[in-house]
Amino acid sequence: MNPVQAPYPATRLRRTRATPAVRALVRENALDPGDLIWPVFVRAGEGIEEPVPSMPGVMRRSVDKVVEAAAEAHALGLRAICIFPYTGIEERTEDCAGAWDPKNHANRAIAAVKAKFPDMAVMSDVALDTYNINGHDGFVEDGIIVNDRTVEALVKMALAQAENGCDIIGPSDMMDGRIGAIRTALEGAGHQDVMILSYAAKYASAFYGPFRDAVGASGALTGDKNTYQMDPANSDEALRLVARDLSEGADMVMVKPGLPYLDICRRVKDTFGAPTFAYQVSGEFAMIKAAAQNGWIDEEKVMLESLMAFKRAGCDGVLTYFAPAVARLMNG
Ligand SMILES: NCc1[nH]cc(CCC(=O)O)c1CC(=O)O
Repeated sequence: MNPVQAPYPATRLRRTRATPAVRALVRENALDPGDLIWPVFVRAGEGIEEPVPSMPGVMRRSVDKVVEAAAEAHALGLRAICIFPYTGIEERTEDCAGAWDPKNHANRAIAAVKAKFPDMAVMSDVALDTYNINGHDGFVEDGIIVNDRTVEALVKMALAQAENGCDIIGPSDMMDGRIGAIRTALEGAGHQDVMILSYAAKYASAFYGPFRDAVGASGALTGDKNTYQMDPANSDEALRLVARDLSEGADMVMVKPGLPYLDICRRVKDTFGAPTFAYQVSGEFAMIKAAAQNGWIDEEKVMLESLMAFKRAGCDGVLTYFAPAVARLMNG
């Protein structure tokens, strides 16, 4: 871009900021409930809604309550939700077999929401961490997170989700080769229209702490995820990962976390022009909530400003725990 402008006073940039009407005319970006994907936690049981302490206002819900929550979201104009399973330590195993059980509670939630709201886009989580006794996204053999055997499991997991009506498969595991393997398997099983939103540039981030509480992984995790998630110091590597995932058949790509990584969002959007999403993760959410609870910031304003920042950085959409709150504000 090469802006041309006359010297002051012919140019007074405050002219186009003077009134709400003019500001609305020149506004470059807009936030819409249609841009948002709402992450929801599902757990075993019935009639259960249990708060996640490190994420004020966020619940773990049994399948029936997830359907009720989806109904509320739908009424607010939200059309996309993402289902994450919470599992207790007793539900976790070393072979992670629960992950591809077609009747696990995540899959039952996917099917139940699709049955009630066929017009909603339902996204899944593909990774072994919530089924793994050691909290890792892949199988652990002799202390090593193994790649190729994990990819085989992820394929089974994705197929079970597609069979249950999932619209958007969300591999969050960061193994190599999983996008191509999942895409081939989906084609082979007649799920050619099922999308893949790849967590392409996912960083090894301390901002995931409250999520790991939410899904029951905090106590379980041994070591860290640095051998598969990205080094926060890297930016070019993010482009290589996005290029790789797009070339393997990802329909959409994600950068994660969100706000501290907006430079990556912008580079990805400018380089590839593909549908680009960011995940405003649990730690980002918790920081805003905590500061607001202390009366230090205005929650609504910061929430809207943070989400607009994603749009400005080139994101087409955002996964955010604020989705219902934003939609409620926009409707009201
Ligand atoms: N498969 C793991 C997964 N999927 C989504 C998140 C984080 C989401 C959040 O923090 O809100 C994580 C955490 C991790 O990689 O340890």
